[in-house]
Amino acid sequence: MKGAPTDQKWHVPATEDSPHEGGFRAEIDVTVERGGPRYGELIEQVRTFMDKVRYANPTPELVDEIISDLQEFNAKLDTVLVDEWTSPSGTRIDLPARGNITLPPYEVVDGGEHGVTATVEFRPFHLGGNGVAHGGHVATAFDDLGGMAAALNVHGICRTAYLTVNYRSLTPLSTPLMLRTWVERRDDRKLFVKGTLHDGERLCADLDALFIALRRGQA
Ligand SMILES: CCCCC/C=C\C/C=C\C/C=C\C/C=C\CCCC(=O)SCCNC(=O)CCNC(=O)[C@H](O)C(C)(C)COP(=O)(O)OP(=O)(O)OC[C@H]1O[C@@H](n2cnc3c(N)ncnc32)[C@H](O)[C@@H]1OP(=O)(O)O
Repeated sequence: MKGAPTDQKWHVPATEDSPHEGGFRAEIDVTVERGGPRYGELIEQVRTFMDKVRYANPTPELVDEIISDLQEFNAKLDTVLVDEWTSPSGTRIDLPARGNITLPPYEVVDGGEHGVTATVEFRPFHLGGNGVAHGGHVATAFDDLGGMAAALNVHGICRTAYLTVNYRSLTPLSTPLMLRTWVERRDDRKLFVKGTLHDGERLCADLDALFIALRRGQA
């Protein structure tokens, strides 16, 4: 189990004439194959590149060289662009953070109606300052895994109405951390979600959020 619980039913069939379920595709096309067996390595190389860029002080000549290399990579990817529903990034549930390069890489350890437990490691490029994680990246991890807890609870996609993160102590980089999210209370479409982020026994941050289960066809 990596980017999402693999034992859950992610494919929600379309009903009536609507191709949508809650504004999202009725059939969330999760996959373990799209992008091929080495797609995860590609994402990992991109993350490593971002780590290096964050800390490198390149010469102007090296900057020129890397720009030209990157232009070549971008031109290659230009030939294979698809929509969000068919891109492996975000739908490869066998990869950390579903292969989504924009998310802090997390691995789901357990997930279901009761909530989600994941390990997450903020990368060097998630630096806020003075060697620790940027608060916005901590909030991103809570948003995605809070959204996952809500989705698993209602068996449908939810949107964040509010997300409050309390930063209780510094969040280290390059350290496996434990992130937990769960639905504390449900009132019809409203899901009140709590969460915690721990470094060992130490509480780094906690979450208080409201997610709203979307109506059919709602964006
Ligand atoms: C995305 C994954 C795709 C790939 C899937 C692959 C695998 C699947 C695996 C896992 C899925 C995992 C993760 C999911 C990932 C990500 C989660 C991230 C989610 C986001 O990052 S999403 C972006 C940020 N988010 C927005 O962009 C929302 C903008 N906004 C709106 O879209 C509307 O605002 C909306 C829909 C929120 C509500 O609108 P609405 O019209 O449906 O409902 P309405 O306004 O009537 O509110 C109903 C009741 O909630 C109360 N209420 C509403 N807002 C409140 C607030 N702020 N405070 C207190 N109460 C509030 C009302 O007071 C009323 O309460 P009452 O019923 O008691 O009167």
